[in-house]
Amino acid sequence: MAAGRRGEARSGAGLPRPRRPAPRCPTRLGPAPPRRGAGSRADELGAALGCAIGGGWRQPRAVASDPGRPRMITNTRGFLWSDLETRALLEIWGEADVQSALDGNFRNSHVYRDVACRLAELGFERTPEQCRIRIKGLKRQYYQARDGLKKNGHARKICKYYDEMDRILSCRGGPDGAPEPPPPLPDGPQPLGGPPSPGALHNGRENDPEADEDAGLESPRDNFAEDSGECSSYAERPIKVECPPFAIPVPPGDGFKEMSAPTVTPPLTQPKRSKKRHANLTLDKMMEKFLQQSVDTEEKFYRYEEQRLKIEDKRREAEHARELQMLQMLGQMLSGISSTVSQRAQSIPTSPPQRANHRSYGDNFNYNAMTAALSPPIVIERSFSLHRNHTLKDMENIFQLVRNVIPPLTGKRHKGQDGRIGIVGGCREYTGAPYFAAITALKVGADLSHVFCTKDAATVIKSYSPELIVHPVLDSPNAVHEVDKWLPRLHSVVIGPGLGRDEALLENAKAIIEKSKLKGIPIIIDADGLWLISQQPSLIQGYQRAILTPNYMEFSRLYEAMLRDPVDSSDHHGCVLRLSQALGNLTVVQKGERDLISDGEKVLVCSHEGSSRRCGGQGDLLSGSLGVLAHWAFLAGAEKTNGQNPFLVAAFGACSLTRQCNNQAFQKLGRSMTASDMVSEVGTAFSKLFET
Ligand SMILES: NC(=O)C1=CN([C@@H]2O[C@H](COP(=O)(O)OP(=O)(O)OC[C@H]3O[C@@H](n4cnc5c(N)ncnc54)[C@H](OP(=O)(O)O)[C@@H]3O)[C@@H](O)[C@H]2O)[C@@H](O)CC1
Ligand SMILES: Nc1ncnc2c1ncn2[C@@H]1O[C@H](COP(=O)(O)OP(=O)(O)OP(=O)(O)O)[C@@H](O)[C@H]1O
Repeated sequence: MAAGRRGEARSGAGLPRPRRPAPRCPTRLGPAPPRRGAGSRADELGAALGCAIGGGWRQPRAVASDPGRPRMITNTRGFLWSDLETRALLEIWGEADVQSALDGNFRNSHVYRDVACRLAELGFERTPEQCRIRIKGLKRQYYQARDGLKKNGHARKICKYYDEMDRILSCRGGPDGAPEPPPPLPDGPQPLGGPPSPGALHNGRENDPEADEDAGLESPRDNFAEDSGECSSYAERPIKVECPPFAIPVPPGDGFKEMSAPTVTPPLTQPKRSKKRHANLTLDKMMEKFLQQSVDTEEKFYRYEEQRLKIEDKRREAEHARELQMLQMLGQMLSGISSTVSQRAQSIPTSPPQRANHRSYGDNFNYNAMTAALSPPIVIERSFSLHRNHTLKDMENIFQLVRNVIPPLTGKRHKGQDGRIGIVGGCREYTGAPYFAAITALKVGADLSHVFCTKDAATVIKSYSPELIVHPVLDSPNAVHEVDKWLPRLHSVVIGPGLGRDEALLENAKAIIEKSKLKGIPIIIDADGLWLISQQPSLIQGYQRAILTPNYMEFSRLYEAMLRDPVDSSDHHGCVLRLSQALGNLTVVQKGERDLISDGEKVLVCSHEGSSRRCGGQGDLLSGSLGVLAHWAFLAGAEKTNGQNPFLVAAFGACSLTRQCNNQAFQKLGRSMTASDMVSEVGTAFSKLFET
């Protein structure tokens, strides 16, 4: 059956075929290609051909003789070309517009569509693919011939159309029209798809997109056999009609699968085309993926850049706002003195105990009660940027005061001298809070950190850190006595982190506060310690070596307990000032977006940049660091704090440090940042703020 068809084709091939009307050409190359009018070589050739010999395009047929084979698109390679047809093809292919369209274009199917159209106008019906393959074969012959010519001068034996090809190809330069470059060195850049065949390394071929397209995908022998494709007459050689025995692979989605019928196994003898098609598809797919990835990466880059710019804008805005605020504050300080003096005078009678207590900071603390009583409450706000010069020396440079009180590290001191801090807190539920406070105290620079907690919590807290000294005494019957034994050795106590609200524990905490007061130890009260104070304010009232660190809720409770009024949310400064006064001018640190610190005389505002992350435990870092700084500031004396209340200075230092830790940890970890991450930042934050 197949032989019969070949026979038909052969007999038909010798007969003149009626010339069909030239098909409409769907695509024309470039701007107005020269129409082949009189004088065009292709037209002359067309005219000379007259009724073209039967070299027309035959409808490719699928081989149906083997029912086991799936019907599919016939591969059109292998059709034979007559001499006239070939010359017509070369004329068209050699046209300048065709050559320039082929130059530098990896994809050339549209060019060959045009070539096929032009060929059809001359009466030769060939598919674009047939034209492309024919040209490819001719080119291969030409290059082989040219190489051979260099060696032994037998060019025309190998390539019949050597002169025509040479005329076309020797004019063909690189993409910019320059003469063809010399052949690349063997270790030079290789085209995609594997190492080129030896021939591909010769002049011009590396610039030839048509050559690139198939480089390395077929064996030269195979190509030569198929692509020589010429015959002097159709009768001379049988027409080779091919049908691939396997399906043409179609790329589905991401990967590649062959759409072969499940029962058909491709014969082992014909894998090359499949490989080539696979390779072509793989290359296309790879290129597509590569381009997609490039686009994605670029998009990502722009997204990140946009976010970065937004953050930068916000930072600038915040800085600007802070500068304005500072200027306003300065203006207020200068212009509002007279009005605030009268306010101050009115407020004095509401807190009678404070006058006497000012002296209780200690012998070395030269606090001038009279001056304080007559001076207006001053609001000092510092917004720090570490990398800017601070022009407002006015504020007595609180930062510098903090630096002043930090004991220098010297070899002369022994363990314990830089701080022995006690944390009273830690129960079964809350083991983290006392740990954060105690470890922060150590990291700030205390030498020893003691935790007085319940038995349940002790082992757990110990397991967090071997650096901590943990006493499992807080729920024991003689808890107060046990703690009291240690008090003389402690420089400050922090009462409340993780204490809980158990009655017995609160009672013990109360007794420990009393004992500490008697010994004149600075006391920092936080968390559940503040709950206790809000129940019994007299416990701490008037003890000016106490610092209270309430968050918003804790502040509200205390305020209401002391002033019998709800907090005035339009006057935070006034509220914190009044609470401190009501408690007898002890230091109050109201934590929040901006930390307000007051001793009833002044309000310091710390709005040092932190972050928007509010994980639990941040307040514990604050109370732990405050334990150390309060001791240092108290010890340093008024000289080092320039006459300022040392606890204000210490509180300001601790707030700035906590916020700096928060900022640094957030920079690194963003949303996933936790209090432990802040603890890791204590060392660098401290250096940045106070040691540079
Ligand atoms: N890892 C650990 O072991 C840790 C243990 N910790 C320990 O836990 C114990 C209890 O401390 P605490 O702060 O949760 O109790 P408390 O003050 O009664 O608040 C209760 C409620 O008040 C609110 N609220 C709180 N703050 C607010 C604010 N700023 N602004 C507005 N509202 C605010 C809020 O109410 P909500 O929003 O849930 O209605 C909150 O639930 C204590 O011993 C402490 O040391 C912590 O240190 C964390 C790490
Ligand atoms: N809105 C905020 N913006 C910036 N910083 C804040 C904000 N709120 C609190 N801080 C910072 O966090 C520190 C701790 O305040 P926070 O209100 O978290 O205490 P807390 O509730 O007692 O903490 P804890 O979880 O330890 O009990 C403050 O000193 C302040 O520096």
